[in-house]
Amino acid sequence: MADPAVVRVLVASRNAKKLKELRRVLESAGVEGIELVGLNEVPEFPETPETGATFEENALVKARDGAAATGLPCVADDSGLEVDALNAMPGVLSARWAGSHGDDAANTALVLAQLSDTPDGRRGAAFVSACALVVPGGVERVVRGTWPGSIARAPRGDGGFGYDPVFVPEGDDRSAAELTPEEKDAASHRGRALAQLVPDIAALVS
Ligand SMILES: O=P(O)(O)OP(=O)(O)OP(=O)(O)OC[C@H]1O[C@@H](n2cnc3c(O)ncnc32)[C@H](O)[C@@H]1O
Ligand SMILES: [Mg+2]
Repeated sequence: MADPAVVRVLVASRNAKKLKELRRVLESAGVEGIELVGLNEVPEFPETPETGATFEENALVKARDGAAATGLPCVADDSGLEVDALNAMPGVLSARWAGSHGDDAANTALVLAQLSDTPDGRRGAAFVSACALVVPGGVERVVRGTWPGSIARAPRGDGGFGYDPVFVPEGDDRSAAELTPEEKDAASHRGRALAQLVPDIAALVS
């Protein structure tokens, strides 16, 4: 029997590496009385395509789908890379920028190719994360975190996921893929967004 004093919260992502980060950030926030449940611990459910014009719209749709399907409070993230020289693209198209969903190497190679003539002073970029919390019959909240930096000339490092090997956070000379997981969480768009939801998640335990 599930412990009635423990509130189960669904962390909804189909990206295993992102899911791991979401769980890690929430776990390290140390909220008592919450059990985080991943998507592989609940029955499969149909998901709305992520075709929103903004990260916030997509994050809310993912969290609403998860909450409606399971009856659990649900946290979801929609995120991506905004590159100044590409007019903030790939943005909401980040996961499928080179054509096939989640092909990190191809997406990264395409951004590098698109910036091949862009000089160092104009390679600014930011990671953006919108995180939504949807509680069935209760709160709906969406918050944003950003992580400013620039695009390197070539990939470096094998930590993280997605565009991390080509993203150099402001104030560092390593790529995001060269940071430890703790360093990434402390600075990242996802860490900054989720930190804002911690009070709402803590309030679920009463
Ligand atoms: O929607 P879910 O199932 O959560 O997984 P996803 O990979 O499709 O995730 P998104 O729709 O939010 O797309 C985000 C993409 O942006 C990129 N991205 C987001 N956060 C990143 C990070 O911390 N480091 C590197 N790339 C990141 C990466 O390419 C992701 O696939
Ligand atoms: Mg997605």
